[in-house]
Amino acid sequence: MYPKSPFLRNPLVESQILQRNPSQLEELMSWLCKVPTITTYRVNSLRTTVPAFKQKLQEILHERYTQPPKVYEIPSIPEVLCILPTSFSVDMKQKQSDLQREVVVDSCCGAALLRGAHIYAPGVLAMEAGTKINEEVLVYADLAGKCKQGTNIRYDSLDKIFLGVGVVRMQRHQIFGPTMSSTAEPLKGIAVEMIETMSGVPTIGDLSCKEALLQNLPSIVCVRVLNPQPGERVLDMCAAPGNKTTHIAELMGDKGEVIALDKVANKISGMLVKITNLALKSIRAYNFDATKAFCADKEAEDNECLGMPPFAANTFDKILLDAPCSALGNRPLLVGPPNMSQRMLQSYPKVQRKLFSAAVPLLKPNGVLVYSTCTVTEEENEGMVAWVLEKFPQMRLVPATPHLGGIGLEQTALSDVERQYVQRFGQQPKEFEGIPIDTVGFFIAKFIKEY
Ligand SMILES: C[S@@+](CC[C@H](N)C(=O)[O-])C[C@H]1O[C@@H](n2cnc3c(N)ncnc32)[C@H](O)[C@@H]1O
Repeated sequence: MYPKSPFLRNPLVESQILQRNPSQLEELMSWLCKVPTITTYRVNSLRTTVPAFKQKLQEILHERYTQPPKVYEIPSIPEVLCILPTSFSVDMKQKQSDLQREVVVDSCCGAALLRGAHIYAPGVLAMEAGTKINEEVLVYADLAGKCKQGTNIRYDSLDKIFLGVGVVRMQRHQIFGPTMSSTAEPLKGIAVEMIETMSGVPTIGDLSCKEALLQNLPSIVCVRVLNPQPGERVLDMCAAPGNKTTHIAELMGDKGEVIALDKVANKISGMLVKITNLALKSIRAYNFDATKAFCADKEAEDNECLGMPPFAANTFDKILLDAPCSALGNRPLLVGPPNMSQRMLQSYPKVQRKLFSAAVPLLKPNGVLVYSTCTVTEEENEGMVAWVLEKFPQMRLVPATPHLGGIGLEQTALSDVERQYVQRFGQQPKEFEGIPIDTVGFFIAKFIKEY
């Protein structure tokens, strides 16, 4: 059912991804197209307990499934709850021959559905005329990007893939009606509630709330690798939408200082709402270009609270550089980003180097810097670590523990020992401590500043 590669229409970009390990490209591309089978929630320990949220999840799953999927914990990361896929409760083949009508969504929405989401109104491209509320429909994704929003006839294409079965919750005119004009309010609400998809990931939507957040496992591991402690001064350089920032503050028991920067103003506004809702007092978020966060002329601040950015040398105990990247690890990647070009791919390492160059002086001696990306390219991952080790002799690579992912790629500038220290989610073993790990592509490296 899945394509062989997200880059069938963009072979030039595909060829850039693993230039030094081309023999692994085919396997990587096919893995990117597949759905991660585990769903993970990070429990906010300042608001609730893991057993309490686990019970809430289990109640929801029991209500929805006669054979509810298993919810399990990961001992080395106690705030995580994982949900396994379900066994099919409906006969998909039978449904494909019985059901009359189809709904078509775009490839991004399709990817979200395969991970357990429902279809929100803006995601619907086609719904056949005459489709009724509460009618069961077959749901497809248009991989070619040719289906026009508002289509009211059967959309036939060799590039559409079957995703699953859903129930219509909004009528056509509510989805496509007056709101199709550019001046109208954006569409809101669930248009089609999914019953089951081909991935088997439970279709429970996003249950994020103050008590817990739906978050990919490697993003949670990343903050655990940083290991923030109460009372520390931590910089989150590229922070929006703030999911790692709030995790940092939670692990610090909301004691200490977390400075969050992002260069996009409206993303910071959204983050501020989130921080206020969670009542986290230790975080201060600024709309600021982190490549300019270091100021060589500024005196070290000995006030209890830091002022505004930029900051003086040796200010932070820990720095998270969760860098802007090509984001190619976001599985399932059914179709690669349509606007991704070779030039664009080559632009990311440039900004990542600038961000590193600002981070190193900001870190205190013995301070910890964690670098992460949600992509799979050599240049942005192993290549960036090799560049840092060469450019900044004061930075020592140390093991990125807890290590749930795989190791770094071969044939890059990293030594065999260095490859073992970094954490690449992609080629990892399928299990960790007996627990299945099937998640998105991600990379984590940890450094200590020696002087
Ligand atoms: C991978 S996302 C960060 C995700 C975030 N850490 C989280 O877990 O919620 C990268 C972010 O970097 C921001 N960004 C890009 N260039 C930046 C710069 N020069 N300074 C600060 N932020 C930047 C982007 O706006 C984007 O929000």
